[in-house]
Amino acid sequence: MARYVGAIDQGTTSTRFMVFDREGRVVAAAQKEHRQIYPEPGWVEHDPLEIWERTQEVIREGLGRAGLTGEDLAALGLTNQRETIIVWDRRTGRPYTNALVWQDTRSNAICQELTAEGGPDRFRDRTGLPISTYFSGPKLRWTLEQVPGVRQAAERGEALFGTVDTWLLWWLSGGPEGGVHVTDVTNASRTLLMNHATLDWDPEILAILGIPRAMLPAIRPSSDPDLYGTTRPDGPLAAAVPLAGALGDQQAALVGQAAFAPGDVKNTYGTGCFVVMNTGERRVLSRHGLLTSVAYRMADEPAVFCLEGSIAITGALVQWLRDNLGIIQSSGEVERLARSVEDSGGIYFVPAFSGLFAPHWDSRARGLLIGLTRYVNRGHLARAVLEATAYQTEEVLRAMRQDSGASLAELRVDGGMVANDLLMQFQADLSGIPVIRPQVAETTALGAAYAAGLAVGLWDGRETLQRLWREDRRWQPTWGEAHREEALRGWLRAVERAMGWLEA
Ligand SMILES: Nc1ncnc2c1ncn2[C@@H]1O[C@H](COP(=O)(O)OP(=O)(O)O)[C@@H](O)[C@H]1O
Ligand SMILES: O=P(O)(O)OC[C@H](O)CO
Repeated sequence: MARYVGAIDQGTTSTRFMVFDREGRVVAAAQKEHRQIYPEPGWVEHDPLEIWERTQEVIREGLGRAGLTGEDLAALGLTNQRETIIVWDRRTGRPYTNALVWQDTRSNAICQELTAEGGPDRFRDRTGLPISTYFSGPKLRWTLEQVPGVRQAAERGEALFGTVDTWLLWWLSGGPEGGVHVTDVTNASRTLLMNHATLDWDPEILAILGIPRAMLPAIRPSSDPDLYGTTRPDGPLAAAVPLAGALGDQQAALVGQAAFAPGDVKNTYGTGCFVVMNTGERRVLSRHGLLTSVAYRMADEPAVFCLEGSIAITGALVQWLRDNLGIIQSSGEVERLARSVEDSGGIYFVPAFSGLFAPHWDSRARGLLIGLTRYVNRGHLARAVLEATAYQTEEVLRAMRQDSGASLAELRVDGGMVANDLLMQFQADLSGIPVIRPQVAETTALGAAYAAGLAVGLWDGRETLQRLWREDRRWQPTWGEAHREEALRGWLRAVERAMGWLEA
């Protein structure tokens, strides 16, 4: 039997391909960026064919560098940026328009209309989500309304809809020549169109949004022994590899962290932060600004749910220090600058550059730096930038405790910012729980590989994956409760001032 599992990680800014061995170690990797297209303020697009091109390139490059072929892979897993939509012609594979990316806010008027008719939470009981431009459903409605010919093509059964998993699985399995039209349940749970009780498209929501059922993919488990299909031997893998696992990227990171027990929490620190808590088969509907989604569904087992707090700007604020202010040359330098001072000098930086996501969901909030005196220097600014990430995470963790009733024993972390020792220690101090980084930092791709490998029997169960998870480093909390509360109180006062800044 082939000894390795491949994983495609199609993210917002780049596409990676990785190969893992049975110990969960990386044996091959390649990565390529794709263009970010901003045609109008608030619009964010990707070229779907460019994404498919980059995917093929990283597969060929990753395999080539490691001296492997498609025949060495027991299965292929896929993980992806979530919520982003693509609509294409099933006869040719040509998209009708660019991908509307999760950050794209052009469906704002549609969301306002839906909210005016039934309130922001009218679909929450069924989908776990509030109405927001973030999710796929309003983006698809916009496309059906605004892109000439799409509605008619959908009604004739020619137009297909998909999130990025669906698009890539369709191409990998043959495209116009017999490609499979499927999505995994975790991606479907971010569309605002899937009913948690049936794990299928909700007919009433489809009717309200005017979405033809015929254009939607079949919803499948995240790890599927029946396979979604196999890769085409004339494709980038040059072999018929089983397509056996798919998950949205934040759920994949939860799986890659082996966070399989209810109450387990992971935080991925990248451009933004995504905090996800496993709530088991219990579905917790948030009353504190969190989202409820499917965490994973393995084969024909019941779905496991999660609570999620999505934070828009964290690592992006470090990039802003580098690119817009030029006070550091690289993201890594922020730590040295922050260490040049003892604390933030009393300042707080609320990075609400495009409003605030969880737990506030305020699109009218804007960035704010407060508490400035003549004492403050660039070192304090660097500290405030790092602390903003930890404060936003702590707000989400508190909401999770309130919603779930769980106490949260530890925080498992991954993503680019976890190289920052100062930030990790501050997070442990502020949150009062150990912060733990695993040896394999590529948890997103690893989670997709695990889902695929489980389906084909390369691993025999989740207990085995839990044993493979190994700690690299741990930061212990050192502050008392009074210190934690005081620090957070200052942050909350700053957030209050940033909210509602835009007048309309
Ligand atoms: N040492 C560091 N300290 C703080 N931030 C960092 C450090 N290294 C990288 N970053 C930030 O992490 C982000 C990149 O992380 P990554 O996980 O690759 O993000 P994404 O997957 O969202 O593109 C960037 O925003 C960068 O500014
Ligand atoms: O591709 P990332 O890592 O920026 O993740 C994007 C998220 O899935 C959006 O919800």
